[in-house]
Amino acid sequence: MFRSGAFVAEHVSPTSDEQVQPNGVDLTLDVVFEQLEPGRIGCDGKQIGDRAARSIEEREQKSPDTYYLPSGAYVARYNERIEIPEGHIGFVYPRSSLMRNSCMLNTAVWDAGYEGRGEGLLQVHHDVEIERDARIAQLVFAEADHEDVYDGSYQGENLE
Ligand SMILES: O=c1ccn([C@H]2C[C@H](O)[C@@H](COP(=O)(O)OP(=O)(O)OP(=O)(O)O)O2)c(=O)[nH]1
Repeated sequence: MFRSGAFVAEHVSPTSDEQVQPNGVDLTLDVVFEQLEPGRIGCDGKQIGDRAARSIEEREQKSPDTYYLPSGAYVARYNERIEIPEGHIGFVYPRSSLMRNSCMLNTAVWDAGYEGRGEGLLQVHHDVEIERDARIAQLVFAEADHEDVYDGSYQGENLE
């Protein structure tokens, strides 16, 4: 069973009322990265390729901060600290307005016991403007059986 947005919000911080949806919580954009070098997925390890934070361009002296993203693949980091409670699994979907603008956020599995500020694959199939801190994704929780809790290399990532 998928949990309510109100339940998910208890495990996501900070959250405003606007972020809490019936079935999940909207996540907002912190940083967009571009991968510069190949990574490696091996049988007994992995390496994340070097990346650079994409600069926020100033066009027409627009404020607030806005990313102007040409077609391509990016990694987006979310602002919110997320905890996946025991007995649950998390998935992230794109905000539908992002998808309707020919962009997609892809998710891997968010494991029970994970805590951190995670990342998603932002696929831009048509040039798009995205403001920093805008809502781009939605996190949902489903109930799930498990034996252990998450204890991998991304535990506690991007927390100050
Ligand atoms: O789209 C996603 C999916 C998951 N995560 C976080 C939560 C998850 O619990 C953690 C680790 O994911 P995974 O277990 O798939 O990582 P791995 O590549 O197997 O590395 P490790 O074995 O070090 O955990 O990354 C994200 O930030 N974004």
